[in-house]
Amino acid sequence: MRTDWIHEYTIEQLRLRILRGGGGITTYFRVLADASQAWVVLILSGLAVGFIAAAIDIAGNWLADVKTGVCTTSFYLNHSFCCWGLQSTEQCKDWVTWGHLLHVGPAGGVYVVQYLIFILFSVTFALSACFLVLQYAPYARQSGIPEIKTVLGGFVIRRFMGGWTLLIKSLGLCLSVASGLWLGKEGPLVHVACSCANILMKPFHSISQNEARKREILSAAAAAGISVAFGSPIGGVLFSLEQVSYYFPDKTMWQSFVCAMVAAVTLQFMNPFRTEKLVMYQVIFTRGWHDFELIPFCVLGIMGGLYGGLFIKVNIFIASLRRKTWVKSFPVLEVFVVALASALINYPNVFMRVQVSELVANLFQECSATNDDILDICQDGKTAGPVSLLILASVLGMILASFTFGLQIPAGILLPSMGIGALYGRAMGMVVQVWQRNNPTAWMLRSCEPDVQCITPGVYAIVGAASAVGGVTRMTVSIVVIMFELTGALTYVLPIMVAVLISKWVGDAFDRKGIYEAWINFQEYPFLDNREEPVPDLLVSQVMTRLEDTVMIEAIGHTIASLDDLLHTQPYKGFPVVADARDALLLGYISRTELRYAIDKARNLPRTTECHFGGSSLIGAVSENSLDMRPWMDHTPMTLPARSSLMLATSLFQDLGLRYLLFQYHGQLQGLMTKKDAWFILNSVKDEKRFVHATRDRFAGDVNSTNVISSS
Ligand SMILES: Nc1ncnc2c1ncn2[C@@H]1O[C@H](COP(=O)(O)OP(=O)(O)OP(=O)(O)O)[C@@H](O)[C@H]1O
Repeated sequence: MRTDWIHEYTIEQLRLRILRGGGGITTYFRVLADASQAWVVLILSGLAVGFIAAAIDIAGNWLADVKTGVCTTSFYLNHSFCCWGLQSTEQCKDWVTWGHLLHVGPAGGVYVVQYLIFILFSVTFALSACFLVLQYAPYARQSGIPEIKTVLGGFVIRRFMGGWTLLIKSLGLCLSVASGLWLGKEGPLVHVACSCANILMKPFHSISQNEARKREILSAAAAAGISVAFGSPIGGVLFSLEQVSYYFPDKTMWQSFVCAMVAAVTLQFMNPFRTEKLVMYQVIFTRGWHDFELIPFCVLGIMGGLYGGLFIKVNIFIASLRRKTWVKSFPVLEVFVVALASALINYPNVFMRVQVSELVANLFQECSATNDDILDICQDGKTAGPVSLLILASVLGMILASFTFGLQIPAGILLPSMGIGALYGRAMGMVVQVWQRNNPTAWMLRSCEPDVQCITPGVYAIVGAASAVGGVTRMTVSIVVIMFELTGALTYVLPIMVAVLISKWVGDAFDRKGIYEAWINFQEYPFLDNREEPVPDLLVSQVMTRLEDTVMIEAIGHTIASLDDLLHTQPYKGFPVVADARDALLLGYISRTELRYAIDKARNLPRTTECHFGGSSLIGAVSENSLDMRPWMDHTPMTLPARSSLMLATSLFQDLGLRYLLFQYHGQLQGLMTKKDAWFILNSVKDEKRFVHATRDRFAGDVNSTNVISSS
């Protein structure tokens, strides 16, 4: 089922007119109470999202640390809380690794025991997440952003944002994040946020029963998801605008802003990391950047675009293999194999053993005496080893992430991409640093002061991370804002912008679709992208459902029984109303839902009661007892001449959010087309063979474009 925005907004306006009709103080308060409903939902959603995100952070971090050891004083504390207040040089006695707890000495192979326990926990967590998803809420799998985009684009996916999905996605996220697989919780948190809003709006019928208003709230909730995921409220609003929302009026911008802010404040108040800060990976750089560094920053942009383009191709290739082969029937086995392989590969490499969030936080840091160097990347004179390990980790990370994104577990792609970009970025930074140290007199380096450190590899990690996310998602403004809200590194906005821009260009050279659009395409969701490639040069008359195939309702001559029969025998979502079938003079359109409602309302009348749909020429032709169906009809449906171009029709679907269009010539109906028809045609023409089928099926009146999205 699709949303007809124009129709929904008309209903809303009618509702408001009735509400404001009375006058007096009671009406004033009624209007006030009605207007505040959306804000109540938004604020409650913000609070809920902040709370859930904090809970996922705490539980996920604890489970992740359990893979290596346990806190002997209080088992429920993670490593950093267990060793709270200790300097990095001091030994933390309360945190004990499993090897020590089991009294395995170095000779007894403590490394092997630790390794095995790490694998055991990783695989168990991943399998538990998979089990929860498959057993209780299949829609809790993956990131959910492609589906949210589709829903906000006007289609309905039932149970996608229900209570079970929310519960399982939250629990599953703790487990999947803790498993150490190459995935992130950031995208899925958008789904969590939308589910919260969807549940909280249920008691408010004026919102939950109006698909257009519902989508405004969901767009705002999506902003809250990113706000808590990255501690980035403004980035969240922009993410919602740039990536997930289809229709984003000023009102939604303001609502998103409020929802994102409430969620961020709640998260800060919950303070899950005990840092008292919203900025998650705060970096303090003591140096600015130099002009010559723009060259490596551009190279990082190119690398980001290459990574993004390649990642999408590989990931979709793996997904189609999964769909075509026996693997499809064994999702648990697949999760087991990927989790086992990830744990086996992750443990020996220090960059991969830590959680991706911790990796990113450390790679962003400047080397200084006050920062812990847990990854061993700040040793002077030791570059070749760490650089090769960094590059190895980024390649392996990319391979593992492309298998992981698509598994039946809650999993996002934003953080792994950030991690991969930070790895190659830091490697590049270290190489440039060595080159600068070895060539201090080079002409290009004249802006570097002698004997003072000139290059900051941490900045390269940030720029690399931004370029990788840009390459994968093809977002621009929101990534830049997220990056500086995430790190507080406002000084580096320009390099980040340059890298993101280049990565988008390079990525677009592969394919204009980002990872989410690629998945929408892969899943064949009926999403009419308003950034889609040019529409084929066709006339609507070539592709519409023609008059001879259209089931119409004549203005007179129907009874309640015949209309009821029509609803039982015809599956269509609506019917054009014409004066008579012969010359098909168009009077309006009645949707299936309205017709059903009108018939149900008249259930006390005899089934033989006549019904009429109006038309001035019919005065006198209908009996007095005839049931007037005019209030349920749309008297001014959107129409176009049948000789209009497909491009015009498509842009009306995209920009006005229409569900259907009728085509007429001098007032006579010629045919019709639905939004899903337009989506189907646009997708079919990319493949000429499918197009032949599409048009042939169309004229046979049997278009079944997708079975993924349920119809109502
Ligand atoms: N009254 C009608 N008579 C004949 N064909 C119709 C009529 N209404 C729609 N169609 C055609 O039938 C197909 C299904 O249309 P329908 O209105 O049921 O929904 P949809 O939005 O296109 O798809 P879905 O039902 O899968 O959500 C489309 O190809 C459309 O052009």
